[in-house]
Amino acid sequence: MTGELAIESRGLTKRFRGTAAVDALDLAVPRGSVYGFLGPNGSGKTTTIRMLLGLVRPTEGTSSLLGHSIPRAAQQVLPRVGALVEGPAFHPYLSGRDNLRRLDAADLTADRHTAASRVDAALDRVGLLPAAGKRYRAYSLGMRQRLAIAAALLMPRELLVLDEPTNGLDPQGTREVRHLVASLASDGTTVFVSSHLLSEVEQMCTHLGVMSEGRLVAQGSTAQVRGGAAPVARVLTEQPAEASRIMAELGVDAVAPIPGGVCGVPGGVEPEKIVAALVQGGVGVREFTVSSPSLEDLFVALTGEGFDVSG
Ligand SMILES: Nc1ncnc2c1ncn2[C@@H]1O[C@H](COP(=O)(O)OP(=O)(O)OP(=O)(O)O)[C@@H](O)[C@H]1O
Repeated sequence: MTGELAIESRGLTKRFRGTAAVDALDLAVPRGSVYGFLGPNGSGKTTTIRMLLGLVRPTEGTSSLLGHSIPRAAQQVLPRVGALVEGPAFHPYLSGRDNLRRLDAADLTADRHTAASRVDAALDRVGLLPAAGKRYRAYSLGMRQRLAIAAALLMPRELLVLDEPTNGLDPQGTREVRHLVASLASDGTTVFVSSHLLSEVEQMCTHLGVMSEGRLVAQGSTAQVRGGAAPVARVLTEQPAEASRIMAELGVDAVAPIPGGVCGVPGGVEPEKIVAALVQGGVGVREFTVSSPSLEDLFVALTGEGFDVSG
């Protein structure tokens, strides 16, 4: 496995009672990337992350973190990896700072002498230094999540694995976490972040992997994933049935109804030809457009499911 990839897996599979929750995953997460691991709830993201971190044994397949095989070299490499999988249990009546000190004290690999400075550096990194002395129970949801990320930053990390870090946050908290991830990435840390919300990761990710029913259905740079989709023609008309027939006859692919009209994939059929045929066929065309599908359209097509964009 190459050292250029922060995370790599080959044929990674997990079956529960014979059913594949994760099915033959070949992940390739380049070093220095912000990799958005997207998919609807239940598509296998958490199970994948648990296998990558050595928390659960794969049924089949192999994986590595920072070039080290998991679980064989887990002890060696895991100190260089910060993870937020199930949030750490924080004590409500202790301050954010004291909570981090407790967690750090429980880490046998952490140096006691540098604990105070590392705790404050982690708090500073997530913008919580001014609120360090406040009790955890007084923190907003966004502050709580930032504290959980600070817990993953108590040691210097080359790779951060965050499972749904914005889950359950209000829009303000979501923005806070998103900005934090972007700023961590700008230091060169590789960030692998899972989400079922495309809108939350799309702006900050350089790379995407899309899960659907345990399978990785798309992977690559954001541009590659977006570019893999063929342009779509949309016709707004009051005669959708007639328009569908004409478009299909011309050779337009995947002709399907949309609200107020019809869409299809023109492929090699020129847009001018489609419009001319529709008009000649007596179809009133109110609007005609050919455009690349948005990432949102693409995910619907890839996963067969709408992504919740409202949060
Ligand atoms: N320990 C387990 N035993 C049996 N089935 C499991 C177990 N863990 C997960 N599954 C099943 O595996 C599938 C994938 O679950 P997983 O939690 O990995 O998905 P996910 O994409 O992370 O979704 P979510 O965002 O809801 O956590 C689901 O159908 C789930 O019910």
